Amino acid sequence: MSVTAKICGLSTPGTLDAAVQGGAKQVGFVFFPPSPRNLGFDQARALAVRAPAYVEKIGVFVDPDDVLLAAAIATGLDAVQLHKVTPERAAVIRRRIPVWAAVAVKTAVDLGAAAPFAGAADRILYDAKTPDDAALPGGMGLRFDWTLLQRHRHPLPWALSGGLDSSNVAEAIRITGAGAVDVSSGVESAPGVKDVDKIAAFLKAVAIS
Ligand SMILES: O=C(O)c1ccccc1NCC(=O)[C@H](O)[C@H](O)COP(=O)(O)O
Repeated sequence: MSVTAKICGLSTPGTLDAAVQGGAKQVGFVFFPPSPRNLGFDQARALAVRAPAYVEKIGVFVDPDDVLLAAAIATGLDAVQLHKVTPERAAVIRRRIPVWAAVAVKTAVDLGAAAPFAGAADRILYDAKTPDDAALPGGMGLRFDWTLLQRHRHPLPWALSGGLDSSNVAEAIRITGAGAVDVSSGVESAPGVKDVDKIAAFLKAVAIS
C-alpha cells in the first residue's frame, strides 16, 4: 500500500504547487500567530482555491476558540489538526469538520494520550513533543523514538510526524509501519520558508518507500 504525505505550513503559491505536483495528499495551513508559518485568512483562501479539490486542506491550530475556527474553516478547509486540545473539545469541533488530533510524544507514556481520542477524532498525528518553554508545539524539526510505535495499539487511523525529511522518511516508515507522514521544517530552507526542491525530494522518498 502506498504511503501518503502531508506537506504542512505552506504559505506561497509556488510551494503549494510543488506539493500538489509531487503528489501530496494533504497540504497544511497554520493558523497560530506565533508561528513563522502563520497565515492570514485571505492568504489561506487563495491557497485553498489554488489547490485541486482532491488535495485535502488541513488547518493547523493550537487550542483554537470558536471564532478563529469558524473564520479559518470558511477559507476552504477540509479538516482541522488540533494541538493541545482535550478529547472533549475535539469531539465538539468534530461535529463541524473532521479532526486530526496531535499527540505529542517523547516517551511510551505519552502514547496513552491517543486512546481517549477514539470517537472524538478521525486521525491521530503522532508528533514529537517540544520543550515546555518552546514557542511552538510542532514544526520544530524534532523527532521521537520511532520504535515506540512498534509496541503501540493505535486507536484510530494515524500519521507520523516530527523531524522527518527526505533522508530519513523511508527509515521512519520502515520502523513504524506508517501509512501516512507529515513534514514541515524538513522541507524548509529557513523557519517558515518552504523549499520546492526539498518538497519534491521528500515526496519522491515517500513514493518509493
Ligand atoms: O508548524 C508550525 O509552525 C506549527 C505551529 C503550531 C502548531 C503546530 C505546528 N506544526 C505542526 C505540524 O503539523 C508539523 O508538520 C509537525 O509538527 C512536524 O513538524 P516538523 O518536525 O518541523 O516536520
